[in-house]
Amino acid sequence: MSCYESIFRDALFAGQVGLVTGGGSGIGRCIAHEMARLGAHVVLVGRTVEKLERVAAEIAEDGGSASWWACDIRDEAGVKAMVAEIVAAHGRVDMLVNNAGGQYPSPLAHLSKKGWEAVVATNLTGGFLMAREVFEQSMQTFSRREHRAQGRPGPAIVNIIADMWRGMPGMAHSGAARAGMQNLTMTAAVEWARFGIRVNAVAPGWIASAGMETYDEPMKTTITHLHKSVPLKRLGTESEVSAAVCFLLSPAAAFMTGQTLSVDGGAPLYPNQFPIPAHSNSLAFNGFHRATTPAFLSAHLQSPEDADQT
Ligand SMILES: CCCCCCCCCCC/C=C/C(=O)SCCNC(=O)CCNC(=O)[C@H](O)C(C)(C)COP(=O)(O)OP(=O)(O)OC[C@H]1O[C@@H](n2cnc3c(N)ncnc32)[C@H](O)[C@@H]1OP(=O)(O)O
Ligand SMILES: NC(=O)C1=CN([C@@H]2O[C@H](COP(=O)(O)OP(=O)(O)OC[C@H]3O[C@@H](n4cnc5c(N)ncnc54)[C@H](OP(=O)(O)O)[C@@H]3O)[C@@H](O)[C@H]2O)C=CC1
Repeated sequence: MSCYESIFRDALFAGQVGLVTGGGSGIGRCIAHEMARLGAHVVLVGRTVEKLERVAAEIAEDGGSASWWACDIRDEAGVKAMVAEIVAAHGRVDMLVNNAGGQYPSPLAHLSKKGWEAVVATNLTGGFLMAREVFEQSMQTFSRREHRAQGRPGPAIVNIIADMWRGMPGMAHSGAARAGMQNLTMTAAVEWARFGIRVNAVAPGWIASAGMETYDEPMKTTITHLHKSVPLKRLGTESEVSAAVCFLLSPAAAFMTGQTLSVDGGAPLYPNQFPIPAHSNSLAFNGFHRATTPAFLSAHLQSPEDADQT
C-alpha cells in the first residue's frame, strides 16, 4: 500500500467530509491525498472528469475514501447544486479547501478584459461562491445550537492564494484576485466566527507542482531559475503546502482565523538578487548615498530607458 506519509497523526480528520477544489491535479491532489490519509472523506472538485476519477481511484487504492464532482467554480448555479448534493449525500461539509485556480503570464498592458475576467472569476469569484454556499448550506443543515450540542465547530475553510505581497508583475490579474481573496479571508473570518467557522489562507510561493507543466517553454525556462531568488534556494513541494493546509484545518489551529500562512522559502522577504557573502559582517551596508556612488556603478542608478535618452 502506498499511503500518503503525513506528518500529522492518524485519524486526525476521521469522520469528516472535506471538499477540495482543483483536487484533480497538483497541490489540490496532494491535499486530497493527505486529508484522506488522515481519515476524511474527500470530495474532489474540478472541471475535468478524467483527472478527478484518477485521483479518486488513487485514494481508494490507498485505502482512503473519495468521491468527485465535476463543476466550474465560476458557475453559481452549478456550485449551489453541487454543495446541495454533497450535503444531501454526506450530511455536512466539515472542511473546504478553495484551491482551484490559475492564470497565464501577460504584461499588464496586454491583458484583454476577457482574460482579466477569466482569471479574476477563477481565483476570486469562484472561491467566494464556494465559501458562501458551504456557509449557507451548513447553516441550513445544522442550527448553531445543534453544532454546539455535537461539540463540533462549523466548517473550516482554507483559501489558497499566492505570493502577491509586492504585486505580481507579469500576472496582474492573478495578483489582484489573490489579494482580493486574502481580504475576503479576513472578512469571512470575522463575520462567520460566531458560527464556529474559521477561515484562513495559505500563500504558496514557487512550488514545483504539476501545475507548472501547464506553462509554455519560455515560461518553464524562467521557472527553472526561480529558486535562485528564494532564500532557502529551492522551490517548495506540493506536500509542504498540503501540510500548512492540514494544520489550518485541524484543531491545532482552533484559535486561528483570518490568517494567511506563507509557504514560500522566504522569497518575498528577499526580492533583491544580490548575493549575501558567507560572512555577513563583511557586507558593509552604508546606505546608498549618491554622493559616494563609485563611478562604475552610477549607470545603475537610472533605468536603461533614461540612460538611452542622455
Ligand atoms: C512573465 C511572468 C513572470 C512570472 C514569474 C514566474 C512565476 C511563476 C509562477 C507563479 C506562481 C503561480 C503558479 C501557478 O499558479 S501554477 C499553475 C496553475 N494552473 C494554471 O495556471 C492553469 C493554466 N491556466 C489557465 O487555465 C488559464 O490561465 C485560465 C485560468 C484563464 C483558464 O480560464 P478559462 O478556462 O476561462 O480560459 P480560456 O482558455 O477560456 O480563456 C479565457 C480568456 O483568457 C485569455 N487567456 C487565457 N489563456 C491565455 C493565454 N495563455 N495567453 C493569453 N490569453 C489567455 C483569453 O482572452 C481567453 O479568451 P479567448 O480564448 O477568447 O482569447
Ligand atoms: N504551483 C505554484 O507555484 C503556485 C500555485 N498557486 C495556486 O495553487 C493552486 C493549485 O495550483 P497547482 O496545483 O500548481 O496547479 P494545477 O493547475 O495543477 O491546479 C489547478 C486546479 O484547479 C482546477 N481548476 C482550474 N480552474 C477551475 C475552475 N474554474 N473550476 C474548477 N476547477 C478549476 C484545475 O482542474 P481543471 O482544469 O480540470 O478544472 C486544476 O486541477 C492554484 O490556485 C494555483 O494558482 C499559487 C501560488 C504558487
